[in-house]
Amino acid sequence: MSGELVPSEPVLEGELVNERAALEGTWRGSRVVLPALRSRQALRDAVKGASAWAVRVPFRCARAVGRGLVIAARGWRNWVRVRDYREAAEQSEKLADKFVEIRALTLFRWKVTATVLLVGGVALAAARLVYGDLALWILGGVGAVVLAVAGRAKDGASGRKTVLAGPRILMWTMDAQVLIDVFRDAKLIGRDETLRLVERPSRQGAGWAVTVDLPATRKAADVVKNREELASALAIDEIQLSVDRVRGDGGHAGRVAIWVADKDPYASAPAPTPLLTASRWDAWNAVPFGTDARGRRIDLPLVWTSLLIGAIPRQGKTMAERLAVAGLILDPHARLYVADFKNGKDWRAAKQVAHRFMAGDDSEHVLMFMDWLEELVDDVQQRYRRMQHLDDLTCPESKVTPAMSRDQTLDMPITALIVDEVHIALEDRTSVLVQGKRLTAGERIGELLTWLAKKAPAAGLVMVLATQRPDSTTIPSKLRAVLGSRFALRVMDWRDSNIVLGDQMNTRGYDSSRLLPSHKGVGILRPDGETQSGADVLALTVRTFYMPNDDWRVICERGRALRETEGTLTGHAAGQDSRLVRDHEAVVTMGGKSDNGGDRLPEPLASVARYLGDDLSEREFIPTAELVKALDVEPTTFGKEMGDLGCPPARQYVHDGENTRRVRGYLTADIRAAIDESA
Ligand SMILES: Nc1ncnc2c1ncn2[C@@H]1O[C@H](COP(=O)(O)OP(=O)(O)OP(=O)(O)O)[C@@H](O)[C@H]1O
Repeated sequence: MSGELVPSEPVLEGELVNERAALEGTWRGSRVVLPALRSRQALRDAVKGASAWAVRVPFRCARAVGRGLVIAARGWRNWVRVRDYREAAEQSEKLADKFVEIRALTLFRWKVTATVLLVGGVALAAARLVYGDLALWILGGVGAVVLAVAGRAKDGASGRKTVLAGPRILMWTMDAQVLIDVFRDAKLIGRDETLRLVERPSRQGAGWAVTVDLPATRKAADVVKNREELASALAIDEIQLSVDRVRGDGGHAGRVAIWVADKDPYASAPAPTPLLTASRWDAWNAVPFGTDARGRRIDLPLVWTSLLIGAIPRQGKTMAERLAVAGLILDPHARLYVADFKNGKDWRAAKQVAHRFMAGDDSEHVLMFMDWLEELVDDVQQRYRRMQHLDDLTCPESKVTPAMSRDQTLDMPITALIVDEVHIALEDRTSVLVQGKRLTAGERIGELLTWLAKKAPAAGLVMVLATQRPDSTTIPSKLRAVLGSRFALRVMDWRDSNIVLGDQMNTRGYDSSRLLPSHKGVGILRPDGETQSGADVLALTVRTFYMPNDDWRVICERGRALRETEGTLTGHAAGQDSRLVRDHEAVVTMGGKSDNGGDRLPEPLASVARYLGDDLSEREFIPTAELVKALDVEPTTFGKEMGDLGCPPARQYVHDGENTRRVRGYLTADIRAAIDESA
């Protein structure tokens, strides 16, 4: 290599730096630069804050002047009435002595007031004459400034609140202080505590949303619980207010998301179910169920769980139940058992898709339903047995998988048991003999449903039960405990609401007895699984989609067509007799009066027969006192009614410890004869 040496630029030692990043870092960290100018975001926030402040200023000034006026008027009144002196005299019990003096002083101060007003008025008139309206403007301006200074709001200062009531619905979106006052008024935070705004109030849907952090030690759960107090402090109906604890990564126990609807979110027309336009549905997907107050769609997961729907009549129970079932109808692989104890026309369209279908409320229907349940128990047990022999690839756990449920050779489809007015079956008092034990059909059905709700979900059974009598005596607590999802439309009181939603739910802020009668289809949903509101949401208010009979029929027809194509139409829908031929020898029907009437025993004979059970043939004599106590009846009326039914009272000796007493009672022979007569 040859060549001449040429002079070069000086070589500097140093590291390569990104000048722009370094400059930005210095700029952001600088204490000299105003915080608002340190970044674009900071500038945007500052502009937002300044605009909000500018909008607020006139209102705040007007409020301050108003408060100043009130303060001035109060001050003048106290002065003219010589309040300090009067109170001091009162306290030292010398008011009578000082009365004349106080009166003279009061009179004098009134005179001073009148003089000042007169002189002031004359001076004002003179000034106006000399300087024109300008004098009045200047005086008014100075007066307003003085009053505004006197009435300016100070954090936590008492007696500086607007006295007039009125909705604060928009005020709090502009002034965080109003929101703090609202929380203080609702006693959710103390007088000397404050809130931290996590996000500025912003528009979300047809309402305003804000997220706040409560002071340390205050809990978001308490705000959810006391939603009503918060609504009262905001001067809005609680139906417009939605309060949720923010959970997960972005949340903590003291972070609350609040959303306030502009107007009653349920006053508008309900939305039709999206399933109406769906050609088919996969039962493994959550079913579109309704919308929450913000209008967000809420889907309900059904597989692996069971759903209990409770409400007083005419609130939308059947509609809700049909919505949950609609997704299963549109899955041709789902097998449906439909028991309609209401016996109306609501479920008739489901006949064409149901594997088993029954509508009626007689004991015959109840017994048939019991047979279905026995059949389902058999089916579930067999499924578990068959699963043991399947390889791990097909069946990784003892659970039905989507692929297994669609494989017709395995015969383990998602099976839905849908029962409307389930209380009719659970209350039935027809006596049945089960493994030598006498039970009522209702008790047996309760046992079977509990077993199924506990054991069958993993084998692919989905239970959807609806009742208009959600009381503790109707739905056994053991059964309730294993029904994972609950939907409570309006009920009579908080106890009934707790029966549907779970114990103590009213104390956590969820009470469906508070829903309005006009809000049909609106209820509190306690899902078992994740909904659009997140997996951690305990419960939420939902308005179900609207699905009138016509739409329901369309969905059922579509379900049938899908099953015909897939070759999955079975049982009742396929024209096979759904009535099970079971050995009813073991089931001894003794009758019993239930709400569904029929040819059963009249009361109190039915209760006596039920109470005695096997004793009816084993004992000879039953003391009246024993029956009165056991059946909790009024003795005179009971005696008369038993007499009318052909059971006259008798007297017999009974052993009472070491003694023998003669007591009134009934011969079981007479009771048996009366039963034969009435049956
Ligand atoms: N989401 C909804 N939006 C608007 N109206 C609804 C909604 N759900 C139900 N309704 C109306 O409420 C009324 C009662 O509905 P539904 O028959 O489902 O009630 P129910 O509780 O099953 O009554 P019952 O106790 O008599 O069986 C119906 O007129 C129905 O149109």
